[in-house]
Amino acid sequence: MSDAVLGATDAAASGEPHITEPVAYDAILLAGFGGPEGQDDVIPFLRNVTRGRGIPEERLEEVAHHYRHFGGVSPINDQNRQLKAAMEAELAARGIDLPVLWGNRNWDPYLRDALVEANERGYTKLIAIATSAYSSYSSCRQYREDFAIALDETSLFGHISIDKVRQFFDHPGFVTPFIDGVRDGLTKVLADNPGIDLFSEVEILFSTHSIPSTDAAKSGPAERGFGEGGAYAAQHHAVAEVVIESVKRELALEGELAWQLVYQSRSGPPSMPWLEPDINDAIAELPARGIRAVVIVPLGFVSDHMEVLWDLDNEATESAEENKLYSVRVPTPGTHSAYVTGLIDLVLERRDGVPVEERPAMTDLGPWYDVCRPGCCENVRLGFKPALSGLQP
Ligand SMILES: CC1=C(CCC(=O)O)c2cc3nc(cc4[nH]c(cc5[nH]c(cc1n2)c(C)c5CCC(=O)O)c(CCC(=O)O)c4C)C(CCC(=O)O)=C3C
Ligand SMILES: [Fe+2]
Repeated sequence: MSDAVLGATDAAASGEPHITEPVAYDAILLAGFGGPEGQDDVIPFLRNVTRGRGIPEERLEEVAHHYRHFGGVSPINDQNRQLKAAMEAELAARGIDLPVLWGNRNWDPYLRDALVEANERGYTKLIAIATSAYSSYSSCRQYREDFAIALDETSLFGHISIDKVRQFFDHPGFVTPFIDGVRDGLTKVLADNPGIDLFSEVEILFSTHSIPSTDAAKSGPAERGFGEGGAYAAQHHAVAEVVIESVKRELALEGELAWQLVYQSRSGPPSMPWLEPDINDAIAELPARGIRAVVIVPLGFVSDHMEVLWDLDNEATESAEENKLYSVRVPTPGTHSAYVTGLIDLVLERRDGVPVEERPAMTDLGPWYDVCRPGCCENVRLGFKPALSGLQP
């Protein structure tokens, strides 16, 4: 099976779902989405993201307008620069000598730039962290495909190996900031709305990126049988449940909190089914049920990028106002110390070959796979492309 896992270290090439053999990685590859950094970047960036995707022209104009509103600058690159700096500080504090290289899928600095830099600095065994926590084509496999493309573009296949840490949706480093945020959000709702009933008048909306239903159905390994929403929806549900239970414990609550999983940022043609309900439609249903306040939790996102700033802080907040609901939006992990520490722990778990039983996971779905199963998160619309950190079919 030695070439079963494309471009991977020998340990990963064994094809086991979890790698518990230590690997002497020499650098971390922080893989971001990328975003425009000025008005002239907006259209070329959107072309990069949507090439061959059949996104309607009106939708692209609409999204271009979101970026233009912020001077053509997405906050995402600065957030990744800050995350990189925070990771470097954490590594230094722990006395770990691992450089962090940063490259993006869709904008400068690109993944290929990071690989060229790795090569120049003599690093050959990279461990990648993608800034995306759940399983789906857009949030996992597309990163893995783009690693393969970047190795190909730079002719570094065979010189540089890239392994990838597991999807970290249920790692305490990712979940803890949301527990803190929901607890603080509920506390603020109570403080700002004297007399409100926490159990019957407040709804917690866990929001994530909608994806095409066909992508959702293919997310995760087929043999786990996750059903229609695939591993993508199952993972979000499981994490939301953990957040709710943890908050109930921390606030010593005796009743049930009302919550639901909702979706945002849909972009395909109306004829194509995407995961629902949309957050704005869900909000419009709440007053009829006697809800007076909402806590909006960006559960699908790692930082306050455009999807959060526009689709939640602008649109969803406006929907709440139109429906006379008080609203509060919980922070994303960003550079929360638990998140930064957790990312470094995910790297060390692979470097040191930590046994599966000792790997932290807050849901019973994880700890997720180090090496994805054949066909995991495949995109039926776009067809097969080779991907790193997974078994080839
Ligand atoms: C699951 C998922 C995440 C995961 C969470 C994560 O990784 O964090 C994510 C993240 C992001 N998506 C982003 C931006 C965009 N996504 C688009 C389009 C699409 N996203 C999709 C899914 C996801 N996207 C899908 C299925 C499409 C349709 C096209 C296709 O089939 O691939 C488009 C095209 C225009 C539009 O249609 O909206 C843009 C501009 C940014 C950057 C924001 C910034 O600049 O601050 C980030 C972090
Ligand atoms: Fe997206």
